[in-house]
Amino acid sequence: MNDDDVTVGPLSGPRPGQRAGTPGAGGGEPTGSEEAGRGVPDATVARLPQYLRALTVLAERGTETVSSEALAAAAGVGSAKLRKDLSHLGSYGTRGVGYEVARLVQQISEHLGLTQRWSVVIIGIGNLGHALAGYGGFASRGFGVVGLFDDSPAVVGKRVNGLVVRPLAQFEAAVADERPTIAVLAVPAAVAQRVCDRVVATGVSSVLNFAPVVLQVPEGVHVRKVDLASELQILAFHEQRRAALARAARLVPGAAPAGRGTSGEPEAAAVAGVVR
Ligand SMILES: NC(=O)c1ccc[n+]([C@@H]2O[C@H](COP(=O)([O-])OP(=O)(O)OC[C@H]3O[C@@H](n4cnc5c(N)ncnc54)[C@H](O)[C@@H]3O)[C@@H](O)[C@H]2O)c1
Repeated sequence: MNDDDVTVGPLSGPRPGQRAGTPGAGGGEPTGSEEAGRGVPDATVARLPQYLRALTVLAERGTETVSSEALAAAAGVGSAKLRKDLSHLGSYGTRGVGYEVARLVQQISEHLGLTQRWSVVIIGIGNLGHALAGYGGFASRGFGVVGLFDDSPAVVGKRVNGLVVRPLAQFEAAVADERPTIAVLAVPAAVAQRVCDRVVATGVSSVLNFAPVVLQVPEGVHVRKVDLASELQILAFHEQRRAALARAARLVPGAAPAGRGTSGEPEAAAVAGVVR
């Protein structure tokens, strides 16, 4: 990892005619319109992969139908939210029976655009890019890694998972030939915007950014940002709060055990006034 991974001032404000990719839980909220696809809210789209993962497990076990409660539990969301999400896809289930697993897999896959194969290129084949390039799970989910690019002579020419790392100088020609849809950026923060501009100039319209920098892109380009450090920080926050609640409960014998909030976290209100 690089220690020079800082968000650089001038890169953080939107440029004229551009907008910033937005980070979100476990990745980024989709950028662009409030509604994605055919009137399906972005927040719903962001949960569809969870439902699909849970449904795939059920299908592999030979389960034919599933109740909204069981599917919601398997996906880790509330059942009311799941029913609302699926209603956006026109899927309401059958009372007393639930949802047909195979049909729902098909519907969600169609909405997510997973019934076709997407080509992906990875730029920056260092520690992270190398690991991503070697990950076998993309292919089974419909994403084919077709190109690996780096600008370091130490990396260019190496073979990772059957692909030779090419110099970034060949990127434009490769895009013209291979027409990838998605570019994964695993380059240092200091160069990420420059590399992103180059990617966007070739017509690639989806970018998955791992660099800790907010990228500016023109309208019509989607950026999602993955930030594991932010996720760890959120976990640290909850750990700290849990410890504070436990301390408070010990200080106040007989205090009601902390309840659970919607996020599954103890309710601070249970010991409000004690935790300072
Ligand atoms: N989002 C996350 O959770 C997460 C986790 C780990 C790393 N990262 C980030 O991912 C990026 C890569 O991390 P790493 O540990 O693999 O770093 P690394 O230094 O091992 O790899 C970076 C690679 O990018 C290449 N590179 C540099 N400039 C380039 C350019 N202009 N064009 C093409 N390639 C170029 C380098 O040659 C190197 O191979 C960093 O920005 C890091 O902060 C993010």
